[in-house]
Amino acid sequence: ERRHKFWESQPVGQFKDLGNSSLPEGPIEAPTPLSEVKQEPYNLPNMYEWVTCDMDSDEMCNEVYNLLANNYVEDDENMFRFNYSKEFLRWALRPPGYFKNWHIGVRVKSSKKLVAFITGVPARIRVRDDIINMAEVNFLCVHKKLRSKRLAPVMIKEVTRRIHLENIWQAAYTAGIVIPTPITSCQYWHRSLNPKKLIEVGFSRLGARMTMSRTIKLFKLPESTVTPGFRQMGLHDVPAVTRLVRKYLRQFAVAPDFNEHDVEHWLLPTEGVVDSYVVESPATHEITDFCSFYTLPSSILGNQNHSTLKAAYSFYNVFTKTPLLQLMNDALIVAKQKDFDVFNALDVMHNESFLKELKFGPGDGSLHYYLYNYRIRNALKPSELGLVLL
Ligand SMILES: COc1cc([C@H]2SCC(=O)N2Cc2ccccc2)c(Br)cc1O
Repeated sequence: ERRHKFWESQPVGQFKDLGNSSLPEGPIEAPTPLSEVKQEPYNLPNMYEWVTCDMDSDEMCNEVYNLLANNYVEDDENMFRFNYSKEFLRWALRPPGYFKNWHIGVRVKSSKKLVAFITGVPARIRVRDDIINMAEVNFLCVHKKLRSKRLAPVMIKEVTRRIHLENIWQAAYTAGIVIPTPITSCQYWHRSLNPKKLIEVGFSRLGARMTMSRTIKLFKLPESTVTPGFRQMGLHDVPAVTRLVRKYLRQFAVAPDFNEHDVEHWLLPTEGVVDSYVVESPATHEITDFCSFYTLPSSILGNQNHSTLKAAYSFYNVFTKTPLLQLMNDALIVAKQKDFDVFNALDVMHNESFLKELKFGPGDGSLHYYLYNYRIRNALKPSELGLVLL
């Protein structure tokens, strides 16, 4: 049926092809000769115009921040909305080799008001044994008052066109909804760090036969980390962390192909945006383990006493000597030290091995991963996925 009018017209795995094992794994369409790629932008409805959002500009970055803060993803009960910070957006959108004109806005011609946004950033991603130059497409946002005007399809076509102009033919993206066709579907898990606040804002509920003080005690963590040699990552750790992360990610079917420049951008601590820690063996001084999480607060919609939920999201974690359970417990301890209210993790990579034991509870959100113009024959298990998108 025509449920997915737009996506059935795109080079993505189609639901009708599921189980058709005669279709080869790999690109669905060959690259178009650059001269045949549409040179001019797609047409928008009359009263709107395209704008390139220069994230270096404080004014433009403010406009993008405000559009997302008021109109981006909410949970099913409209109790929370992602509140990406300006520093986070600058970090997320300016990795090595980024293209300014992949940061695409839509303005109302008359008022110049920014009413929609979509972005791409370049990323080298390995799919099984293929390393592919891809775009990671993210932050698709249409103002609440302009929904179901079919703006999203034209914005997706425009970012795709600009990506094609850079001779890139594959993309990776996620969504909280099912569209053709997920390569895997993950679940969010949440570890309470400030259970009192999580109950007050309605995210968590007091367990049966549980008092508040019993609940606070249940989630209490040690004041300091337990792993000898556990410390914040520094610039001088980039070569060792790159070697460690590259080796570790090889075990997953889909994972980023990080080089030292990527590690310096994505995994070195950036105040208020991403935190990362290494375990340096006190005896040998080698870097044996790594953990990281990014900072993504949520606005709390309609609560008298709290306006923001401070959330940490598990990013990339590598263990070779320290048990992952202990490494992640240290991550929880430093997140609590930094006053986060909740620590979130997907059930990707080896995360399932610690979620229940470290008192994570399953969330209500699923996160579906997608590849554009690349067929994976059988969907992956979340544990085969080594890619965390922001
Ligand atoms: C409400 O349950 C969940 C909501 C979200 C998303 S939707 C909009 C938002 O802000 N979230 C971040 C958040 C908000 C509240 C707690 C934890 C994370 C996720 Br991702 C997984 C959940 O299970």
